[in-house]
Amino acid sequence: MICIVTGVSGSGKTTIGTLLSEKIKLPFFDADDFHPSANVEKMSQGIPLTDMDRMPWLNHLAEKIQEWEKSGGAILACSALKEAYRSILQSVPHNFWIHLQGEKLILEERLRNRKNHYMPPGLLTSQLDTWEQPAYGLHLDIKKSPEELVQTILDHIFSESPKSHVGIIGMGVMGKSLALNMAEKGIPVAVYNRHVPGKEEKIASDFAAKNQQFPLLQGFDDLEVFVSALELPRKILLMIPAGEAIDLQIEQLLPLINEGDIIIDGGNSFFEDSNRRSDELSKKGIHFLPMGVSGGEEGARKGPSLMPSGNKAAYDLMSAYLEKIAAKDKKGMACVTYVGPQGAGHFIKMVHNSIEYGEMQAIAETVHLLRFGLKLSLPESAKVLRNWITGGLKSYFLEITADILEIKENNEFLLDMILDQAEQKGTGGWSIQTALKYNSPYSSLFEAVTARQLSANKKDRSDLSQIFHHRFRAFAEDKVLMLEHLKNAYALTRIINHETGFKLMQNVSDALEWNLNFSEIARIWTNGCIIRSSLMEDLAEFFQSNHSIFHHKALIGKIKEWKPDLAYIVGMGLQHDFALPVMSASLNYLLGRITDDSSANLIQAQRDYFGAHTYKRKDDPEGLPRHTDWTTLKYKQLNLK
Ligand SMILES: NC(=O)C1=CN([C@@H]2O[C@H](COP(=O)(O)OP(=O)(O)OC[C@H]3O[C@@H](n4cnc5c(N)ncnc54)[C@H](OP(=O)(O)O)[C@@H]3O)[C@@H](O)[C@H]2O)C=CC1
Ligand SMILES: O=C(CO)[C@H](O)[C@H](O)COP(=O)(O)O
Repeated sequence: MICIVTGVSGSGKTTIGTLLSEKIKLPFFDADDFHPSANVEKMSQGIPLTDMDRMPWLNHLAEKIQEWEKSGGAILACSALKEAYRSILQSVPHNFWIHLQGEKLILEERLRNRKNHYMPPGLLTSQLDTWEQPAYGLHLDIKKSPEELVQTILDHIFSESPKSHVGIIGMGVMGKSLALNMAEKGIPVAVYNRHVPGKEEKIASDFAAKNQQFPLLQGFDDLEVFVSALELPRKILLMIPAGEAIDLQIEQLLPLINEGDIIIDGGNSFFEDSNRRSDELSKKGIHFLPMGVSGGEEGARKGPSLMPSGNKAAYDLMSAYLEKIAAKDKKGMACVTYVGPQGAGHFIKMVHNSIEYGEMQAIAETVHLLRFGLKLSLPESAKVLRNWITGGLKSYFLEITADILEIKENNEFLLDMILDQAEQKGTGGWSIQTALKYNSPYSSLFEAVTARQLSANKKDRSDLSQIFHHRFRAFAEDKVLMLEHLKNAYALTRIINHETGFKLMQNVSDALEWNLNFSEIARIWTNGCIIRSSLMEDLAEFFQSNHSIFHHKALIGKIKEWKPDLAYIVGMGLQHDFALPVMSASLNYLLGRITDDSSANLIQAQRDYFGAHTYKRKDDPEGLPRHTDWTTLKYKQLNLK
């Protein structure tokens, strides 16, 4: 947008232009600064400029206006007294004209008070005589204060300009991609990024300026102006880091928005924070939609999996937009569904990420075995994974891993140059915290988090590796047979990880009465998201009539068939000094779930022995808890006193 502030000397063009520039974060230029030196000389001697004098100056300004428009817009203060001058400055299709006008007495007084300016007050009369009243633009009386005038300009800009349907705050990896996705799908979208002077400046307006091929995209660097550019009820999507940043951003938004407006948190927030925010915002009449988003940068740009929850009426207002930008499943349905109340969307996203952690770690363990147990090169390992993909184990993670194993930088495999310290932002840990709170066994996915923690202390590992002379030892067994075992072991680990995650979702859904629909959840995870796979497609159908993966008829057969492979690989791997935390924990989890006569009777006996914690009997499982005086019994049986 190009705003041209016109008026005679003393009308306040520079004051208004500068204030406006601060508000809408567009650069301010004073046309006087572009005069050739001959003109400046003439004006300072009190000689009025002729039209001939002005022509090169106006033509130069017209070129600058085109340049500024390309880089996102500008505010220009220019007397532009005659229509002929203004028509030269109309070098882009939509200049926004602001004409400052006022009584001669006010203008004279202002000019008298001016210091260090080459325009003698005597020229005012000549300017006023030259002024041709334009029949367009915004005409403002300079009697009002500069702040009032700027507010009127802002109101005018935003009532005139088409309102955006959705606003996005946070122009990071995800926010940018979602904004382009929306603009491409025909959704007018306004974007904003925080403004930190000297550090984070003009992020949103620069982003919009760089993407002018998307005319529905508008960038704002002032929160108030961004908010006023949105249609009512406002729909504001936050794509910023989880935690305090979300609370602070909501706090800044509240004075600027109205009851009935919608705030969507599309980040990876902890669902209990989202529950709290849902309650707090609903008391203020603001609709809150906690929404999980998966798919990374590419998914967000081309079609993510979306997991919205919270206020249902607000979801209904958002659903058309979400369906437009989401990935599509095999049947062409959008990978978005209303998940449930409160922070249910963030809850399932958290579990999604935890399954993601498990899947990543299981693949990392598998690749380690391929490389250092079976002694395959990186391209050979990639080939194995690609065979598995076409051999029934299709998944996004296997696909990107196969790519990673082959990619070189400066003729060296990039993977081998990456430091082996895994980072994490929180969702894996929150899942464990939640699993503990809701008493849901989570060992295999817990181990995926622990493995990242262990990896983090590289120095400690390097030192201890020397002390313990740790070396991976290669397998001597037949490679073809080992590969078959490994494929099945990995495939079973993947099933167990999914069961662990879905079981947590079931337990929390029951406890909080969220009534989560697991078939829908699996369906929206079949495309767009990071854990999409052939297994997920299978689960979307299976969950239509069942609730536990371990009761899936086809999978029961596979679990039975692959259990010995997993046991074999875990045994072999451990014996050859490979840490296999997720593979071994998933086998233990499975065995824990399928063992009837477990060792827990001994735990209960021990608890009762040392702490009188009581136990129940096998022959009376529903009966009252019992306690045994173990010491007395012991002495009695040993005939001791
Ligand atoms: N990357 C991914 O694959 C995925 C990320 N997510 C989640 O989406 C959210 C955004 O992630 P992503 O885009 O990757 O993150 P980035 O780090 O790329 O971007 C974060 C954005 O938030 C802004 N920001 C940072 N701190 C604050 C603050 N205190 N107040 C306001 N704005 C702030 C940043 O602005 P500035 O430039 O000024 O620092 C930036 O625009 C996160 O919750 C993330 O976990 C969800 C799914 C996938
Ligand atoms: O949500 C995601 C994908 O679904 C993000 O990529 C996630 O933030 C990655 O988590 P972490 O940084 O903890 O590995």
